[in-house]
Formats: sequence, structure tokens, C-alpha cells
Amino acid sequence: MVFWLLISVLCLLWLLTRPFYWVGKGIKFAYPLPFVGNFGETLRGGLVQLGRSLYQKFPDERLYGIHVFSKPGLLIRDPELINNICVRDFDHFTSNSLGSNQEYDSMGGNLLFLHGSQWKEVRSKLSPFFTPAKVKHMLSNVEKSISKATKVLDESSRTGDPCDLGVLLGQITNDVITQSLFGIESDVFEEKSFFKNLAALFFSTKATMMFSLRNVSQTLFKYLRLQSFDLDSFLFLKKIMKEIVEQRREKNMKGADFVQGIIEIMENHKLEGNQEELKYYPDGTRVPKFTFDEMFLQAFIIFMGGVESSATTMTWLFYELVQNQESQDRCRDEILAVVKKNKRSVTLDDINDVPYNLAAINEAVRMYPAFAILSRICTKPIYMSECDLNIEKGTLIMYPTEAVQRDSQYFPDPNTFNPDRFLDGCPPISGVQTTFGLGPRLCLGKSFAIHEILLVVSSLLERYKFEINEKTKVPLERAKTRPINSPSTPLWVNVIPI
Ligand code: HEM
Repeated sequence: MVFWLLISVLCLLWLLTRPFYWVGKGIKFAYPLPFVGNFGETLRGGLVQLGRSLYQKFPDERLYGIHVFSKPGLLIRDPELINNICVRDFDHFTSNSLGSNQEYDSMGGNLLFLHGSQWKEVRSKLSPFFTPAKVKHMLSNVEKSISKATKVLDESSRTGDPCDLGVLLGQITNDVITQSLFGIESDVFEEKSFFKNLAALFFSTKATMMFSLRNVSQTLFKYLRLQSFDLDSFLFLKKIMKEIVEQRREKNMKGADFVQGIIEIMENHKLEGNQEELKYYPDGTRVPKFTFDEMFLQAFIIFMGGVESSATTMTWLFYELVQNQESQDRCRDEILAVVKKNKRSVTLDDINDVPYNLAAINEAVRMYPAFAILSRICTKPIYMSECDLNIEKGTLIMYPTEAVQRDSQYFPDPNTFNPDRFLDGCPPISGVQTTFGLGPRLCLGKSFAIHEILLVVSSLLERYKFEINEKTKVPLERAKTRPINSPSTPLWVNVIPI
């Protein structure tokens, strides 16, 4: 009796959450299941599988209705519409679906989660850190991280034991971003390391669950006092940054890193008004105060963005290169030609001399986008004339990056790693390549990531040949419960010095 009562209450609750929003709106829609809507596939196969399955629902439609748990959403299939939403009509779609409430989630105020005028203001303060000159400077420390990684690789080649390349690449990106952000070297290559697994913890199964729960009910999320990401890791990073800021202030020291920029932003805003008072823009978002806590959140999201997504992309790239030795040789030949010509390793000044390496990176970025599905929220109602559809404020927009980039319509033989397609002038169709997002909300670290990958890959291929080890499970399995499109099985490689 109690059981049936509970089921009835749950069903009633579900019915009250507008599960059939798209009925009568004049577009096709995928039939939602109770509570999970059309996101049930995530539970079975993760986000990549979900994106692919949603993409296949109505292959002849440009867009259609879905339910993201109980919220009505639109699945955008057509790249032209993706481009319009992210670029042309950005003013109507300024948010993504990731936001959290800053009042109770201590991580809610990071750039990725911000909306409206608050997002615009914070983004405008952070963008100057990512100019080509600043990125080049921040990446000048890559060589230091590589020299630590070579110790691991040399040991592996000496003993003949295979190396788990995915783990090593994670250590490299962790060390690079720690130096770029905080001006310190991490302990990530040591056995007992605080930094190890830090970024992985942020992109954990728990983070996926928190994302899902926030989508189902913000109230429940608040009531249970949940946090978006792992709190211990968050506090660990915060302590580090606090100590660095205090030390610099006390000793009047200056660095050439992100922390220094943050100190300057905080100093400039110190003078403005009462720090206690909360002010709001007309769109209801908070006026930033650029306090330490607020600025730490930005360093935090850059750390998170900077470690795991770049490491994952590189792992997939090496996964392809160890299976396509010809491609690996072509990358290395190009690198060694630069080394011979300039009598030094590849730097960012050589970018025009390594087109095949860049093409290989582009191809890995196409095949393995770190985030399989991206989102926007309609923040201002709009009539979409291309589809004769009124989109209401609050409607979720989902576009399946991975599925579009694996569509043979845009990339012939899409599941084959073929860097040449980018050398042959693969025509960029607007809205098709969205691994880093699109429009004003494009990934802030896109150029940092691409250049970092180029430097790491060229440094490693200059020194070693990598072969797949029999311990590697081919194909690599994908992590199904993480928000990031990462392998869940290790990439074991044999390391042969050049
Ligand atoms: C291969 C590596 C990377 C991939 C695939 C990637 C992908 C993305 C994507 C898809 C978004 C959301 C864009 C959107 O909604 O349109 C994003 C946002 C962001 N990324 Fe990255 N990213 C990478 C590396 C980095 C790096 C290295 C950094 C920093 C150094 C970074 C910092 C950020 C930040 C701060 C945002 C939030 C931007 C905003 O909402 O305004 N990312 N990234």
C-alpha cells in the first residue's frame, strides 16, 4: 500500500514537471521517460552514447524536442542552427546549462557557471590573460614539465616496462597549468603527491551526479547542501593560492603568472565601494566584487579546464598515433626537420613549419571532443524563423558535438583517423566543429590547449617512438560515468628512445 502510494506521488510529481511540453508545439519530439526524460541513455552508455542516440532519433529534422530529465529542451542537429544559436543570436542564448546557485554552492561563482552581465564582466577581465603573447609566455614552462616526464619515460625504456601514457600526460598538463596559474611547480611526478588526481576528482562520477541532480531539482541540491565538485580538492587549491597571494603581498614580490594578474585585478577593485554590499545588474545577476574568493573560483575553473581536457585529448591523439605508426613517423619527421634547421626543439614560433602535427591535433580534437554534448539556455525569447518556432525563455538547447563531428555527411569515413583531411583544406562548415564550443562563450583556453598539445607532442616525439603494448585494451573503453569523454582503460605503450 505504502509502496503504491509512493509510486503515485512520484508519478504525480513527474506529471507536474511538464513532461509533455512539446506536444502541440509543431515539432517532433522524443518521448520522455519518467524523471530521466530522454537522458536515460546516460545511465547506460555515458554522454557520448547519449549524444549519438539523440542525434539518430530524427535524422531528417533540423531540430526536435527532448526532455533533459524533466526540463524541456531542444536537440539541435543542424550545424547552421548551432551556429546561429551560439554566434548570431548569442544575445538570446547567453547561458549554458551548467550554472549553480552562488548563494549555497561555494563553487557556483566560477566563469563556466556564470550568466548574463556577471559572466560578461568576469569574462572580460579574464580574456586579457589569454592573448597570444600571454599564452606563449605561460607555455614557456612546458619544457620543465617535459624534462620531469622524460625521467619516467627513460626508466620505462630502460626496464622495458610499459608506460601508462594517459597518466603521464595528465601529470604533464597538471604541472604545466600549476606553473602557469600559480607560478609554482607541482609535486605531481612524485609518488605521494597532493596534486595527483586533483583534476580527475573534479571530473568525477560524483560531479556527473551533481550535474544531474541540479538539473532535476535545484531545491533538493540546496536542501542537501551539496557542492558541484569535490570540496577537499577545492579547498586544497584555495589554500595554495591564498598562501601565494599573501606571500607576494607581504614580500612585495611580483610574478609573471595568472596569480599576479589576479592580485592586480583585486587591487584595482579594492577602491570601489562597500565590499559587504551585494549589488545586482538589471538582468538579476550579481555585480562581481573581484574579491579573493571570487577570483579564486576563476583560477579554479581554469585549473580544472586546463588539466583534464587537454590530457584526455592528448591521450586519444597518442592512442591513434600508436596504432598509425605512419602518422606518428610523419609527425616526427616534421618535428626533426625543424630541430635540424633551428638546432633546438619546436617552439610556438615554428607553428607554420609543422602543418601535419597541427592536422593530427585537429583530427583528434574532431574525433574525441572532451565534452560530447554542449548546451545553451534560452535567456531571452526568440522566434526562430528558419524553423518557424517560438523558443521560450528557459528552454534548454543541446547540441551533440561528438555525434556531428562523426557524421559522414561532414567528414567522409568519420571513424578513421586521417589528419590529411585537414591538410587537404577540409572546408570549415560553420557549426560543425564545436569541440571548444562556439561564439562569445567559446572555451577561454582554446589557444592555450592547442599550443600546449603541440609543444608536448613535439617534445615527446622528438625523443621517443611509442608503440602500443599488448596490455592495452583495443579499442580503449570510454568512461561512462564521467562528464568528460575520457578513456576508462589505460593506454599502455612501449617507449623506444630515438
Ligand atoms: C583540449 C582541451 C579543451 C577542450 C576540449 C575544452 C573545451 C571547452 C568547452 C567545450 C567549453 C564550453 C564552451 C561553450 O559552452 O561554448 C569550455 C569552456 C571553458 N574552458 Fe575549455 N577546453 C579545453 C582546455 C581548456 C584550457 C587549457 C583552459 C584554461 C587554461 C580552459 C578553460 C576554459 C574556461 C575558463 C571555460 C569557460 C568559458 C566561459 O564559460 O566563458 N579550457 N572549454
